[in-house]
Amino acid sequence: MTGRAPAITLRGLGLSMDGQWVFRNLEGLFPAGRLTVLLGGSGIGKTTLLRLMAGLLSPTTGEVAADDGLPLTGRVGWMGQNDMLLPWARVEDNVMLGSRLRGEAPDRARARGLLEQVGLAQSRAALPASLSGGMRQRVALARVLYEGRPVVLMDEPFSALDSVTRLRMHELAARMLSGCTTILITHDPLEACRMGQALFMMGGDPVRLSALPVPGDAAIPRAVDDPALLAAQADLWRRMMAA
Ligand SMILES: Nc1ncnc2c1ncn2[C@@H]1O[C@H](COP(=O)(O)OP(=O)(O)OP(=O)(O)O)[C@@H](O)[C@H]1O
Repeated sequence: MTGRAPAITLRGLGLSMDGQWVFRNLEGLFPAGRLTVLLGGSGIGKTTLLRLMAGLLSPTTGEVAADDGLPLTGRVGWMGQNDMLLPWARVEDNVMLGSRLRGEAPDRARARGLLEQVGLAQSRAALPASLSGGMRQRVALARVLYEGRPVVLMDEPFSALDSVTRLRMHELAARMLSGCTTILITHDPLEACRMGQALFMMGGDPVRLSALPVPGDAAIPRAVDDPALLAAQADLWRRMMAA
């Protein structure tokens, strides 16, 4: 990771699109070097908030600010539901794609080291089409990590995976993203309770971020049969059903 992972503050954040306010005066604080889970109903604006944080959209009012006072531009990595691997590029070249796009010499040793850490050393010369969905998401994770960005934004990255593969991805992501300021959007209460070192529910009119209790200490991923996790998961289901 390049540089310290900053905390991120939303100050009076407003976004108007097509004459409609998606957010107005939204406030929030995502802690430094922690994984924050973001929950909320469909269409409430979770992806839009991540796009604002990534600098892909400009706010109409307010700001997204890092606590070190430096711009977030160039310090943010992105991982989405779609792995966005180039089908014609081999796994290793997909991991190093950022270098190629920037016209830099690719760091093959770094890419290979990361592929080894995500358990794909044997597949580095494979094409994405020959990999399973879980393997492809591991390549996507290696590609994000290759960039070494201190802030990582994850928009439902595991939602297309089967349940067991998803649990394995939690272990991998928690280990590999340790120390990054990570925001993870999910609709899955189990994922939220396993992975969240901070949890926010996005909802209401106007849209607000409400902090939820963290089910246990900061060590993630939490065990699926941890009683505190199971209680928090049941509470989350109730909140989501009532929303
Ligand atoms: N480019 C755009 N132009 C106009 N409105 C948009 C645009 N992108 C998103 N919106 C609107 O912003 C709102 C928030 O959408 P967003 O995709 O951020 O929600 P979400 O919470 O991520 O939903 P989901 O959980 O279903 O992915 C929606 O009402 C959507 O229609």
